[in-house]
Amino acid sequence: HSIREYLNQMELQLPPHEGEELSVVDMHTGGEPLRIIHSGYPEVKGDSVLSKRRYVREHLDHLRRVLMYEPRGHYDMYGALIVDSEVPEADLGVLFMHNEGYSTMCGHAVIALGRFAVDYKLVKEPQSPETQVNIHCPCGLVKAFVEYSDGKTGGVRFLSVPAFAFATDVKVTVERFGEVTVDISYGGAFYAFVDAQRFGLDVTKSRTRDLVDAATAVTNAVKCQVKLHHPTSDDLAFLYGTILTDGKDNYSSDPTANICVFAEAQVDRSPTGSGVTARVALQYHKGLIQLNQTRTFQSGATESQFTGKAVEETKCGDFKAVVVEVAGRAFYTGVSRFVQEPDDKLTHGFLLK
Ligand SMILES: O=C(O)[C@H]1NCC[C@@H]1O
Repeated sequence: HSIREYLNQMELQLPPHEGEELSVVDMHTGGEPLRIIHSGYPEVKGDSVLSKRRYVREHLDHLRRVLMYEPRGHYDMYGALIVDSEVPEADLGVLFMHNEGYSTMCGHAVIALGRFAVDYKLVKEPQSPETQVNIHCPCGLVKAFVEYSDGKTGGVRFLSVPAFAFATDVKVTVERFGEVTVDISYGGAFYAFVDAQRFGLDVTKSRTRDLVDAATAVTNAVKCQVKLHHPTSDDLAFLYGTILTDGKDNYSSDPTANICVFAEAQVDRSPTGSGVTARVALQYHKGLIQLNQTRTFQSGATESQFTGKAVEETKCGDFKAVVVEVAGRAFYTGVSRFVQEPDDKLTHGFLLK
């Protein structure tokens, strides 16, 4: 036998380790990774998805670093931990994690989790042509509809939580750039929006590092200079990131590109589901699109696309809001079984900035 034959026929076994194995299913949506934790996490305590989010932040954050950071992940890794939800209509609850902590909404993850929930039988008796999967995210209940035919899952569309323009034409003083006018909008998470041209940049052509630096400077400025609030929970009232756009907000059937820099200068490879939600709410608020007018949003990083449209007017507290539908496609990339060795000084992970 050759050594290749020997290895090929041998069942893959776990290497020497101590403690629980962490197993994950990896997917990507428009290039943005989603590491779905399959098994190995301890019990997540809390009587609501939001309190579970607080619990993991306080008690289990070392596991986020193990799974998101190098050497098992990387600076821009993204993860999802499926949990029980306190809401009867929910099929599952989910906590999102990234390089800095835990977000409140993630559209690319919802698109991937919709497929995962059907393929891994978290919902009983899938329906054709679409199976509904109710996903309780920290921001609220998100309804995903997963294409399903001949036993195969496909594209996913989801209806997000009420989205609203929080403030438009807000002037902030940004380090290195001076006064910058931003719009702030909520799509399950708060984002600041600015046309990249303001910084002499192009979201599809400029170096990622330059886009990250400009967007991060805006995020820092808005965090210090604008107080956010959300009508339903203080846990939701923080700026998640800045989205630089190509400025093409007037309705067109052509795609409009944007790039989202969120958490700790993390770059979304996808067009950003929660960002598309917030951007559609903003465009609707400005009278630039009508209900059910679909726009295509393209990632400045990978050219991957989501579609988005406002489908219904609603309210969120005193804010005039809209329900936004976002659609995209996720793919599986593999499964991994991670272990830790007690004498590995880097086992809890590290990041290179
Ligand atoms: O698609 C989204 O909404 C997300 N992707 C990474 C950053 C956001 O949470």
